[in-house]
Amino acid sequence: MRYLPTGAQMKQGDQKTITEMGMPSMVLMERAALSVVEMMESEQLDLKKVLVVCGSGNNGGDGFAVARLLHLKGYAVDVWFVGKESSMTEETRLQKQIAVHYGVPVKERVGEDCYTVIVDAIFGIGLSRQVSGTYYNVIENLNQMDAIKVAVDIPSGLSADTGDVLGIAFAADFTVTFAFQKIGMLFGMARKLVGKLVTASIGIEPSVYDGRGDVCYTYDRTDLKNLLPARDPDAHKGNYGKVLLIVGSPGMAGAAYFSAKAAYLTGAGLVQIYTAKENQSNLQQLLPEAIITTYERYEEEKLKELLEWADVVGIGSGLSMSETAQHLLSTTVRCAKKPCMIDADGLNILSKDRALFEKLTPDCILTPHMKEMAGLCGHSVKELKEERFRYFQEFLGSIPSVCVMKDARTLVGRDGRPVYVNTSGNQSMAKGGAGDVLGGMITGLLAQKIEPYEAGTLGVFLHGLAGDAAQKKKGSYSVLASDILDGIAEVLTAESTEMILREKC
Ligand SMILES: NC(=O)C1=CN([C@@H]2O[C@H](COP(=O)(O)OP(=O)(O)OC[C@H]3O[C@@H](n4cnc5c(N)ncnc54)[C@H](O)[C@@H]3O)[C@@H](O)[C@H]2O)[C@@H](O)CC1
Ligand SMILES: [K+]
Repeated sequence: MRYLPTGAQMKQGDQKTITEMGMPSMVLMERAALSVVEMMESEQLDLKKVLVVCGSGNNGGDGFAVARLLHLKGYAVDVWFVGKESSMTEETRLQKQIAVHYGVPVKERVGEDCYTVIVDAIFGIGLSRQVSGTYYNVIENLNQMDAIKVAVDIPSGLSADTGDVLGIAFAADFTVTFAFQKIGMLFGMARKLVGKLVTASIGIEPSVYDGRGDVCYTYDRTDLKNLLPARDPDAHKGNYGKVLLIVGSPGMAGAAYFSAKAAYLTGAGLVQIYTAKENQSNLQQLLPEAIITTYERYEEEKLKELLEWADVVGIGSGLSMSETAQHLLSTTVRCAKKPCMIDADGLNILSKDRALFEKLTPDCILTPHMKEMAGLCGHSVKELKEERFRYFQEFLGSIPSVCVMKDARTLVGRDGRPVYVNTSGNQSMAKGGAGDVLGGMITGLLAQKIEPYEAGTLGVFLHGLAGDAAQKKKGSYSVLASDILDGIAEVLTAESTEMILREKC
């Protein structure tokens, strides 16, 4: 698990390390600078002539230290100080003095010199407003220079909170960020402007955020072994849960197939599909492992019987907005009393039926993509993209349930729990059926008695890993939902093989 702090949270992490651990700020700065130099050498950048551009904040202090370290290693380095003497922090003033004492040339302007590498240490996480005036011109100038570009902590001009460009931003080939990737680096233009990212450990430990519920986090592949439910050697299919999927209106057998197969592949014991009669023979051929039960019209008693049978329910994929679909959803939400994943048309119905919306319980997981989310929360997709965290948190505050807001970076949250930001997955997954697969996976995890919030975070993470496995085989254009299904098996096979090996050791 990795924390993804905002700029302000990172500053609190720095301060906590300095005041509570007693780590001097100058030592953190030295380690930060060392990590930048280490990256430049290990990437074998051409360090024939380096320009380090420093501002007056502590990011500039890192820059002065980088320049000194390079100078002491015998590289030709110039510092261009573009900040204001009067606004320098104590540490930066000291770093500047030290650099000067060691003979590093500090210039107030650069002429026609050619540099092989430019190091940007103008603004870090302390950037608090639009870049304008001289700073704007400097960054514009640097971007036009023909050299390898290295950003210290974050490219100057990028918001550490949102990834927005505040006026103008340094376009880096490499960024060395300290302690944690900042949340903004995952969104917007940041993904392009950060270049190759290295996260350097400088002595600020994850424990600085222990006990806080407000810092976002993500998973890495190494977390899987702690997240997946254990498989008991004495188990039978009943141990892994009975899934009821209420999916697929006439002609939408695909949605039913993808979600049911995904639930099975993720480990569910038994899957029953409740679908329109027209889908029966298709589904029986496509997925003989599933129990297929059908409806021609809404039958309350039959539905209640099925809800009674199930341990968990998934509803909505390809369901349509018909009257039958509305009855199916209404009865499920009101009567299920079991973990329930609601997707696609289920969400569209919910957004039009506020009385039903009020009946959501802590056992429900909603999985809207941005358009469905817009319908649910009353903000446009544009607004959601611009202030995704604000509106997501606001929405979580209005429901007792878990919400999975699907986008290139999917968020998972529940009121009172930290927001999970997904970092697995790739652009090849933007295809029809991918959402049905995710819904099935989350339902499959719920069936294995994983709590809804954890089923949401793990389901989204695994789904992305499955998409990454698919992309490796099919590239960025040709991945289909069925390839993501294959990816689930691939990821879980690799993981369970490792588990077996670990148990035998
Ligand atoms: N002990 C620490 O605090 C550590 C800090 N570190 C470095 O320090 C950075 C954070 O330092 P600071 O908080 O001093 O902030 P920055 O160095 O990011 O710069 C902020 C300075 O620029 C000014 N400013 C903000 N937006 C501006 C704008 N648009 N136009 C003009 N001026 C603007 C601010 O008033 C402030 O003086 C990190 O990114 C990291 O590089 C690292 O050395 C690790 C340890
Ligand atoms: K910077």
